[in-house]
Amino acid sequence: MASVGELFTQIGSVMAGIMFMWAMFQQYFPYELRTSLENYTHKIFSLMYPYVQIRFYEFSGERFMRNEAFSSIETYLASISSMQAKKLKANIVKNSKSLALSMDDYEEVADEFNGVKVWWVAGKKISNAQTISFYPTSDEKRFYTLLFHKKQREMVIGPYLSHVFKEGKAITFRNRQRKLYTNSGSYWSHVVFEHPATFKTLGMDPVKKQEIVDDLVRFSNAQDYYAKIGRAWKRGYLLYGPPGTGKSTLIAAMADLLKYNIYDLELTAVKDNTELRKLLIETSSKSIIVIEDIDCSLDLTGQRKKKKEEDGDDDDEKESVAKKLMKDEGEAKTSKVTLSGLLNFIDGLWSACGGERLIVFTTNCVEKLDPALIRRGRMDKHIELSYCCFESFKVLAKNYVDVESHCLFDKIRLLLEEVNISPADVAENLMVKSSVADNVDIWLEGLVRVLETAKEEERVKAGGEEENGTRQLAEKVKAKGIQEEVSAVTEESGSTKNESNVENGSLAKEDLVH
Ligand SMILES: Nc1ncnc2c1ncn2[C@@H]1O[C@H](COP(=O)(O)OP(=O)(O)OP(=O)(O)O)[C@@H](O)[C@H]1O
Ligand SMILES: [Mg+2]
Repeated sequence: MASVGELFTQIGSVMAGIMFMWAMFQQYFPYELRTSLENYTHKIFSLMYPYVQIRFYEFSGERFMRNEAFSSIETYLASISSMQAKKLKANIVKNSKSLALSMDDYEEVADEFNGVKVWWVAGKKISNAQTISFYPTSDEKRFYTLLFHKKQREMVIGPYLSHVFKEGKAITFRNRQRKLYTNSGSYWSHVVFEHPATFKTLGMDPVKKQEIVDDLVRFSNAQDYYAKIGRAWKRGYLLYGPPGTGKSTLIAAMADLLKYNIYDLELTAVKDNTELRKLLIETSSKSIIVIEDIDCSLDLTGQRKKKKEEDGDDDDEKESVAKKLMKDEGEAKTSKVTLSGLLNFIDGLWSACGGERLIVFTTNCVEKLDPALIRRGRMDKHIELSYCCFESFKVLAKNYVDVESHCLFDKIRLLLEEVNISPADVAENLMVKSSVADNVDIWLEGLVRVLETAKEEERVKAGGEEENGTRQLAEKVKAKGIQEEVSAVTEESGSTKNESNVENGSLAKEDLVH
């Protein structure tokens, strides 16, 4: 039995035949008769075949470029055809992470939009023309035919087709392989980005997590809103918190949620503001531009750097390889990117180069950052990632050891309220144990021991500090007492004392105070 699409196509061909015959023979009829016959035939034709067809060919133009409309339709129809069509084709498309299904030739599917029914038919023409071309061509000309009632012409050509193209592009975008770009100097290079972190695996207070997800989704759907208020479609996030609390993991989860590419911008490898501008202009839309450890990347935090040098801080991992190399090669190559340069680019015209962008800064010490850098409007959302709370632990326990409740959970909750431990440390403990034995009790008991040890260490440290504080206080009190005595003696001796005595007295006083 012929399908709806075939039937329409066949009727269409018959009608086309009749029209052809009419065109041949009309010359033999007198003019008046011809005109009225023409009117009648058109009426009959429209009554018998009230459908309109639009054909979309795969290749178009001289160089046989692939028609973008065809690709979008193919992608759009994939989900419908996988449910309706009896014969499907499967492809692995370049830069796509999933198998692409499409309906096979001469298959047809029906679609409905705003209560209007349309039909799509996949067809192909075999070309007999013998052409010699530099570009590889195929003898087959594939196409999709869209059939709809002529009453729906406006609706189909307008809203329906734009819906098809938009959806097709959105599906292609969702299925694309995401990329992680890194800069060496002023050039971006990329690798396929396949970070497994998602919001589901991120240990965080669920309310806070939901708030971030909602914020991101709202942003990604807010094109019209940003256009209406006349602002560039961008949003800044500042992630701050101690090491190992999930800042980088959150960025990966954001990229996973929105299906964005990531541009990991290493500022210390950027020579100057001109290079920075070039790099930022080259970023594409639907991307996250990340500057990790912003306090270490720019000379915004002289204090911290000084402190690090004094303390011989072992936080060296924080320093990028590029920075170390630059250090080794001497001061000549030091980055000349300035705070004002960076701010200009965040606010400047580049950020309005079409499409949405997120800018994410991370830092371990938010208090050291220049307020100008993180004011609202630049960094719209400030997110603190802190030490592991019980809610975060539950997510980690579910991910790492697949446990949702356990008799040790209460104990762990109480310990987590008292101990500052990063989710990275908790995860590490759960992971190490999991390779030793396949026993949840052992993993959790191990974690309890770690937490108890940390608690004891914190108690000892706090005790030591308290003791130190008390000793210092006692010394101060003692010093003050002696100082008062000295003052009393000085007053008593009055003006009768000679100069040298007064000098000695004041020296002794200063010594005691210090
Ligand atoms: N909140 C979290 N949820 C799930 N896993 C986490 C979380 N925080 C840390 N981790 C785990 O710890 C590892 C280190 O975390 P991450 O690199 O995200 O920390 P960070 O805050 O970026 O640290 P740093 O300040 O040192 O860059 C991750 O690979 C992840 O497995
Ligand atoms: Mg990090």
